Amino acid sequence: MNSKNIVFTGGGSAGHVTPNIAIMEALGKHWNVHYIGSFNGIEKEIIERTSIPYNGISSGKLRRYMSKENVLDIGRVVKGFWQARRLLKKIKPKLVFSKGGFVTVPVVLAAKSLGIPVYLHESDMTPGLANRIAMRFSKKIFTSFEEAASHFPKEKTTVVGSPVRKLLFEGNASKGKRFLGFEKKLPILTIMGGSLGAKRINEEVRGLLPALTKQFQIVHICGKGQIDRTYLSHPGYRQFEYISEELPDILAATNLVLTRGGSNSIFEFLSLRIPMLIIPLTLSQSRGDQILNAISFRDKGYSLMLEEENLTQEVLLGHIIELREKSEQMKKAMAAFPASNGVASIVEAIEKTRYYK
Ligand SMILES: CC(=O)N[C@H]1[C@@H](OP(=O)(O)OP(=O)(O)OC[C@H]2O[C@@H](n3ccc(=O)[nH]c3=O)[C@H](O)[C@@H]2O)O[C@H](CO)[C@@H](O)[C@@H]1O
Repeated sequence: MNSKNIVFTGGGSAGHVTPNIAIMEALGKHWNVHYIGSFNGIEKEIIERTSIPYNGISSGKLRRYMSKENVLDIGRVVKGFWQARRLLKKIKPKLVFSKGGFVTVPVVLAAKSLGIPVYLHESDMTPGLANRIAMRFSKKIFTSFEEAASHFPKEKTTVVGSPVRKLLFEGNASKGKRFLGFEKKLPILTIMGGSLGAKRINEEVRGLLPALTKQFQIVHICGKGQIDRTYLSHPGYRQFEYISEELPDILAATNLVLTRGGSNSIFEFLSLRIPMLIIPLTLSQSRGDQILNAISFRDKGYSLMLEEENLTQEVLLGHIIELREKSEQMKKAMAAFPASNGVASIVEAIEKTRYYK
C-alpha cells in the first residue's frame, strides 16, 4: 500500500494533545504522521517525546474579552496561517486532524485554503472558540460526549467517545507502587489538577495532609512550578509536576482520584473504572465546560462533584470520605459504560476517507 501523509494539530494544554497521540499510535503503518503545534506550547514537549516530526508555527491566544494583546495576536494568527500553508504545501497531507486549541485555527484555515479535508474532535460538552471557528471548515466532526453533538451540524457529526491512549490500559499496579515507594496497605488517592495544575486545589490538599495521610497514600500531580519543597519528605505523599511514562502504572495502583473536570482525564478515569471527585474550573476561570462535564458524570453516577466556590478543607475532606464510601457503587455505574473508546471509530473514518486530492 502506498504511504500517505497526515497532519495532526492541537495544543495549548495536554488535553488537546493526548487524544491525538491515542489516534496517531493506532493508525496503520501506511500513514506518515506529522504534527503542527505552536513554537513553545506543551504540545511541543509532549510530541517531541515521541518519534513524530514536530513543526512549530506562530500562534495567538483567542480571547473572549477586549485586550491590547488581541491586536498583536491577530498578527500572530495571520503569520501562523502562512507558516501552516507553507508546511502543508511541503507535507502534502491527505487529511488534517484537528483536536482544538488556539494553534489549530491557522492550520485549519490553511488546510481549507489548499483544499485539504479537515476532521475535528471536540472533547467537551460544548465547543471551544477554536472548534467553533474550525467546525464550518471541517468535513467530519467527532465528539466525546453525546450531549455535545447538538452544538455541531448534524450531517457531519458523530459521537465516538474520548480517544484514550492504549498504554493507559496496560498499567501495572505493583510497578506503580514501587515507583511511588508506597508500601502501606492504605488506599491510593491520586490528585490531578488538570495538565496545567490547579493552585487552589494544591493549597487545600496540602493543608489537609496530616488528616489525609492517616487514611490514604497520596500522589499529587500538581503542575509545572507547583511543587512545594516543604512537603518533599512527608510520609505517604509524593508530588510531581507532570507524569509521562509512569502514568499507566500509577493509575493502575490508584483507588480514587480527585480531579479537575478536563474531559480527557475524566474519560480516562471512567475507562479505567476509577471513582472520582471532580472539582471543575469555575465560570470565572473558563467558559464553564468543565462544570457541564462534571454535572454529566455526576448525574450518571460516575463521580461526585464539588464546586470550587464551596471548597474549604473541611468540605474537601468530607467529600473525599464520601467518595471512598460510594466507590463500589460508582464502579458499578461505570461498569455499564462501554469499555471501547473513540480511537477505533476515528481510525476507521480516517481509513475510509475517499476524497483525497
Ligand atoms: C484549563 C483548560 O483549558 N482546561 C481544558 C483542557 O484541560 P486539560 O489540558 O487539563 O485536559 P484534560 O484533563 O482533558 O486532559 C489532560 C491530559 O493530560 C494527561 N496528563 C495530565 C497530567 C499528567 O501529569 N500527565 C498526563 O499525561 C491526562 O492523562 C489527559 O490525557 O482541555 C480539556 C479538553 O478539551 C478541557 O476539558 C479543559 O477544560
